[in-house]
Amino acid sequence: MQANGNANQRIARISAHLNPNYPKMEGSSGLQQVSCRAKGGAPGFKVAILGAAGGIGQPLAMLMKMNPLVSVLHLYDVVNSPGVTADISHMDTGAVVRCFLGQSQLEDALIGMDLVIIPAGVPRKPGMTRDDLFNINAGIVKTLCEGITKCCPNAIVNLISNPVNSTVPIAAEVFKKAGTYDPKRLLGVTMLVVVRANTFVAEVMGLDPREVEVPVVGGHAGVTILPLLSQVKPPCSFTPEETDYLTSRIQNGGTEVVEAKAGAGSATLSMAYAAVKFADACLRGLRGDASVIQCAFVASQVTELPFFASKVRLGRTGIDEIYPLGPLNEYERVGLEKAKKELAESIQKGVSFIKK
Ligand SMILES: NC(=O)c1ccc[n+]([C@@H]2O[C@H](COP(=O)([O-])OP(=O)(O)OC[C@H]3O[C@@H](n4cnc5c(N)ncnc54)[C@H](O)[C@@H]3O)[C@@H](O)[C@H]2O)c1
Ligand SMILES: O=C(O)C[C@H](O)C(=O)O
Repeated sequence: MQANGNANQRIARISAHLNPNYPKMEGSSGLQQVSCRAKGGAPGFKVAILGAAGGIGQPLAMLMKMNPLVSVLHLYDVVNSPGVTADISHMDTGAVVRCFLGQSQLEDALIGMDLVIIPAGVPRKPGMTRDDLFNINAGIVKTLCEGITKCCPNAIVNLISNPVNSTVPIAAEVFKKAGTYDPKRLLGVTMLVVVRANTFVAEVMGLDPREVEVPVVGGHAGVTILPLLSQVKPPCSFTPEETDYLTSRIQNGGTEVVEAKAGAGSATLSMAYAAVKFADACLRGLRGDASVIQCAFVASQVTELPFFASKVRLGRTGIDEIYPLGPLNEYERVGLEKAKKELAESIQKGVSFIKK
């Protein structure tokens, strides 16, 4: 009797995590009524995805469930998170997956998290700029970051929601207001443009994209995206035409996908890949791995702007070091001035949204 009682309690506990309506939705959760002796508590990090049922959120959740550094994966959304959680929870990988649905469960989703990844918010349609998303996404990011200040103020935050050039300053202001701001822990995810840059440069040069590293600095919209082709590894030399073509394609890669999707959203699959590559780097840094370096949009003194994307080294407490831009050629110096002008306005817009 005692053994059965404990088993039933275990089943109820796990079912409740998978499906917030358990036991009301009996049979529709990710767990059948069978003996369940999972021990849980495997070593690893606790990760929450906010916006987990979206175009990015779903493949991102799947890929994070496959990451051996993750022991607990919280999937939060305002819609559809039970289905996504039930589905992903069947994967025979180590991470325990739990579902959180709606604003009332935001705080439970965040308690104790080491890393919070935020792809919540609306995507672009053809003809829109990322800044056109500001009015809706600014409020979403503000609410989610208020939850972080209360429930996991020491978590690393990976912010994906656009416009990143403004949502990162919004997050910083929310954290400052609450007295929990640590610039080392707030990172705007610009990894997708690096992934694209590596791919496009490899195509042009006839290289394996896995062996190409293109630093992309500045921000995450149009001319603020500044690939440093003079610093590509392995060293490459580009004709002026190749430089123009590559710079333009990297800056407009997002729009290329938005137009191809013709109203059905923006990059989701390549973004999930890039987000996991970046989150994995953050987790390896937290674990204490040496020399984990990626580009990200962070609070910075690399230029006169308060935020800027550049190479950062990730460590046990977030960003350990921000690298200077290094030598730029004339083409890049001109690009940098254009990038800074637009970035300054986007950053100020984010700051004012909270300070107003
Ligand atoms: N940083 C980048 O490189 C990059 C790349 C691609 C997309 N994006 C941005 O990511 C965002 C999401 O894109 P998507 O294609 O996944 O959109 P989507 O519409 O498919 O998914 C967004 C998800 O967010 C959820 N959501 C909305 N409000 C929420 C809230 N208050 N709390 C929690 N979840 C909420 C929605 O329910 C939905 O499931 C967009 O802003 C897009 O522009 C950024
Ligand atoms: O282009 C977009 O709107 C989404 C994202 O920022 C991207 O670069 O694909």
